[in-house]
Amino acid sequence: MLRSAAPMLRRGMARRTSGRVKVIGAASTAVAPSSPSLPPRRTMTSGGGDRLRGSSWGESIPDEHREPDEETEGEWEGCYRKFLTPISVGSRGVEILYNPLFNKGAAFKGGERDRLRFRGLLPPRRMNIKIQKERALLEIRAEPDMIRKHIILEDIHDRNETLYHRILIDHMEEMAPIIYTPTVGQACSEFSVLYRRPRGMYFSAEDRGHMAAMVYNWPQNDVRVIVVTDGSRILGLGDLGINGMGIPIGKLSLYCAAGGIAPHRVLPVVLDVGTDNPALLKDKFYLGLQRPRLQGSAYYQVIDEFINAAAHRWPNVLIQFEDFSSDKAQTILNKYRNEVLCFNDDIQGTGATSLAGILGALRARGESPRSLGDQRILIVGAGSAGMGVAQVLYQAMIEHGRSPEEAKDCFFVADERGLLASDRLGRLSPEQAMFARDGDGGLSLREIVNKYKPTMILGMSAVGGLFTEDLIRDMAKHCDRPIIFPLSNPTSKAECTAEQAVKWTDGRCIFASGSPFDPVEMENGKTFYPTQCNNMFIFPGIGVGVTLCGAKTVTDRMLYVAAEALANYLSEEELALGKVFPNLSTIRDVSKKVAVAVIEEAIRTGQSSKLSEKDLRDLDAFVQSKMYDPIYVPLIEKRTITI
Ligand SMILES: NC(=O)c1ccc[n+]([C@@H]2O[C@H](COP(=O)([O-])OP(=O)(O)OC[C@H]3O[C@@H](n4cnc5c(N)ncnc54)[C@H](O)[C@@H]3O)[C@@H](O)[C@H]2O)c1
Ligand SMILES: O=C(O)C[C@H](O)C(=O)O
Ligand SMILES: [Mg+2]
Repeated sequence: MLRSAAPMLRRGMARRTSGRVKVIGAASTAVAPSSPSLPPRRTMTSGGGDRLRGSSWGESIPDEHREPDEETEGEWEGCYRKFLTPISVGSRGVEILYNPLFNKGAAFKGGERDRLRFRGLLPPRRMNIKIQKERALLEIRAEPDMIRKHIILEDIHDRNETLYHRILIDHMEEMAPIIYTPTVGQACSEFSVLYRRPRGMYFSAEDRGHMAAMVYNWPQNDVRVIVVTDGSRILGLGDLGINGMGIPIGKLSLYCAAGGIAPHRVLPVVLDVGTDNPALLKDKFYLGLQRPRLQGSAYYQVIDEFINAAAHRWPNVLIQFEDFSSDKAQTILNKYRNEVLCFNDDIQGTGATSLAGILGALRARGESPRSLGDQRILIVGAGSAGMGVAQVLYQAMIEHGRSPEEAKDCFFVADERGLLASDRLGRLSPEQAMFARDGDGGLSLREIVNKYKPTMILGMSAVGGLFTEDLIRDMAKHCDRPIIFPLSNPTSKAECTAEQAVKWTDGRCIFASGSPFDPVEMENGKTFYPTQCNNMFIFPGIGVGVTLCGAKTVTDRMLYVAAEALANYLSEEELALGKVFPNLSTIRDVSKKVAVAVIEEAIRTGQSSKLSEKDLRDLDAFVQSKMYDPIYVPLIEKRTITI
């Protein structure tokens, strides 16, 4: 039985505006939070916008052409939506079955099996994506071990990208910790041993002089986003060399699922400049170059050659720098930020995300965003993340009318040698020096807390357990609702756990962490809901925004408006539960709002070369229409017809 899904969608899909939850029409493609009383969410997008090899993936289709409701249809009907422009593929037979971008496994229809010449190469029974997803979920959920779940999901990624992204989108809260932080940390640590199939590109020190040609080995002409690491600081786990590849892969999975960039448009990259990790240098299974890291100009030449090669082949590509060690990260960003479309996620993405979380926390305290400039902010860890956050918060204070001096005075930045102050000026980076205090150099964390009574403490030290009971109890003495953000990843590096923060502050803290924590049952019987302060709330939307509008650079102000959009997304209901970030299940809608804010900022500064009059009329609908939606699109064989 076939019938339109539109009425169900009208009932079931929700999105927020200005912190409120609203029911919206089926025309929206937003992914709304699932609810046990509602039918499974469907996202409604379709053919035309997101083109692959001359055919389509993406854009909105009118209601009357929507796919039949999978709930009520036969088990192999509805594998496709009606009226989707087919994708023409340059291959046939087994080649398609082994191409994860095109493979649909048992969901290939009969006609397609004939057309593409693989009838007989698959078991006869056909299934739709819903049944395939159900089967995958059974397998994932039956496995208690997070890394084994990760392997199962990444195997699906390697076989069938459509199914993989469908699973991520429909079950984001459950899947994000498996494919991303924290499990991706373990996946990176074991990358060489777990390695199965190639994904992404590796440019090594031995490829110098060849990179401009090597980029043409990548089969896609329209790459929009590259996430690149040199593996030198993978989460808080240090130098993992090429094993860090798991990070660009995980980030780009979120670009696709949470941001709506189509999978053929993303490229994970590792620059293998060696490793200084002694264990990897002698590990017989390690897949990277077993030599010390390049240093100085030799190192920067590799970076330069790669960036030039990538920007030459894909002139509009966004390059996201990820997990570069702090001694190089800012230099690289400063060098390229005005030359190519790029940003550093750990510096700028984390800054914007933390600002959003802090604005949410101020709202939870009943304070206005302007009160940011009244805070005393203790930042623990003066690496790229810590200094990136300090910079963005500082800019936000200036934006809200504080003078540079007033703004700087709000900050207390500490590393393992204590409070950063002018006595260390010669040994501090320019970013650190900007926040060095005039006196009290070397004060310990407890001394800072007891002398300056900070209202918030943000951990980016990569030292698990650094926020001790004494420290947090002291903070809670001086502050009614202390803001406690242990942002280091993965979980083992978190400066404290949610449970500890709640216990040591008698439930008064406002808490968010880099890696997820489970809800905490408090002594008064209430439940405390920790939220995740992770740059995943920002980078997909930035990427979608700048690539859709044709921006040439990622500006600081784009990051600021992105943070505001994220902060505004937080609903009153979430705030009431103590959350300072939206539920992960809404991340696709969050990314859309972030993208719209970024595009508006690009328009304001004349950086929106790609947008037409029609696009500008309704930016929300425009972004929505361009978001990749993992559905099975009919395939046809590409042929050259000669008469
Ligand atoms: N939640 C997020 O979205 C997010 C984003 C980026 C980075 N991070 C996390 O932040 C952490 C730091 O990242 P980074 O790139 O800045 O790394 P980094 O290694 O450059 O910085 C760590 C900083 O902590 C300082 N430090 C070390 N031991 C300390 C101690 N005992 N007391 C105080 N300070 C100490 C170091 O001197 C350094 O300044 C990592 O764990 C990373 O995973 C989280
Ligand atoms: O990767 C993450 O989870 C966040 C951040 O980019 C980090 O380096 O920790
Ligand atoms: Mg990172």
